[in-house]
Amino acid sequence: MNLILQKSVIKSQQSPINITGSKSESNRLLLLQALYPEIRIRNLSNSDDTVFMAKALSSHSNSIDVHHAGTAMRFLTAYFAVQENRTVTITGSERMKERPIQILVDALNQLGANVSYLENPGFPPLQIEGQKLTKNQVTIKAGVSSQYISALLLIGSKLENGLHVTLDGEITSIPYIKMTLQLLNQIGVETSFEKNLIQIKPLKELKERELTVESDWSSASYFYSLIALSTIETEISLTSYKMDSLQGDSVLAEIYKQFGVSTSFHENRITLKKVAGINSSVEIKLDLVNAPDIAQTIAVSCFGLGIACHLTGLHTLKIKETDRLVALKTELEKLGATVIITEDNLQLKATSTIKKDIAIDTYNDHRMAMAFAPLALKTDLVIHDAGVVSKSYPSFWNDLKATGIRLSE
Ligand SMILES: O=C(O)C1=C[C@@H](OP(=O)(O)O)[C@@H](O)[C@H](O)C1
Ligand SMILES: C=C(OP(=O)(O)O)C(=O)O
Repeated sequence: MNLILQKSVIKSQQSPINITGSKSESNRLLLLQALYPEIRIRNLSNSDDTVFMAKALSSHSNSIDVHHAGTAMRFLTAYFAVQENRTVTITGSERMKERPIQILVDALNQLGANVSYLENPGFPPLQIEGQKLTKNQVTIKAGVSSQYISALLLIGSKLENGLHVTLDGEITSIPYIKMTLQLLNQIGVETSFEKNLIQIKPLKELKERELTVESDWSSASYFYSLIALSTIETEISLTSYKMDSLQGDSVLAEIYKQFGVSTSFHENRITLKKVAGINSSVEIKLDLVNAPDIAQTIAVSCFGLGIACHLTGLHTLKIKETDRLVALKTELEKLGATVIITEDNLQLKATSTIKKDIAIDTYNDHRMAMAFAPLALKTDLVIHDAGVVSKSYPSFWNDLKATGIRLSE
């Protein structure tokens, strides 16, 4: 499905937009619930990634397919590695077969697991023969994806002697590791994270408890961009958010102050409001090593505002749903931008004009579709394969329409 977005203005909002639960929190809690059935989860994400995670955990089949869901692939690899007397194969989309997993497989095998490759060494699909893991100490490279580390931590408290993980090298996406530890703490698991050592104490069982997933902050980013790009004074409210978020992408509230957007918290909702103009001669400089999923949103906001930016800490973008650095450069340049990329950063020059009627390719990447959509406040554009948004935010287009963006097939 391709969508045509006509140049629009934001209309005054009637009711808050209810954004689905964080897929990161949801997929962690689903795995923990499989290990500790006493857990009840509220506000679970309705994203494809969470649907595939839930389906895999409830399946009795020996063949699991997680499609594009990176967290599901990594977390389930660890989960099935400790399911004694069960052998499964786990695969995903063509892109998933290009997303590296060797660092996690090596770490699990060091602990006594039996995980092997079915096609290309280092990549899914995998065959996993579930075992009781005999060791409890492991060293893992920390600079490629934090999901490998979270995967180990999530099974740690079910190992007889808990788990000691030593992180080797620079640590990427730290807030996601902290989210994992905080959720473990919330169910009663004792953890510590000092310097490069993470320790997880064993916990056999727990009492019934209910956990509520906060709505997804990465999904909120597209509304921050919309408010930043709006030329009329306007506001948008989103639910259900809290100030002490577990999600690193909540840094958006701070970052978008630079774009003139304020965030106020009231009960469980945030209200985003345009409160100031921006100085178009500034260059926005941001290190996004802790918040890689909002890089596309920020780059497109800067382009739409005609301001330059230099975004660093982006080395993980190359192994996500697509090579996001190349995809951003290609699509922004179609619209008239000048973009320079390296292995880990992106520089956008200030551009005052935006080309009209450009069709944006999305490369099976939900965030390409959603990040470019707010440009409809500036120009007419087309989004190719717009259904990709369901990976994290199935109702995105309906919610965008409710803000006043005119769209049709
Ligand atoms: O643990 C998680 O839930 C995630 C971690 C991040 O991945 P990396 O650690 O690979 O950067 C992030 O990009 C992804 O969307 C979700
Ligand atoms: C990178 C992402 O997801 P994953 O790695 O879990 O596929 C994302 O949602 O932006």
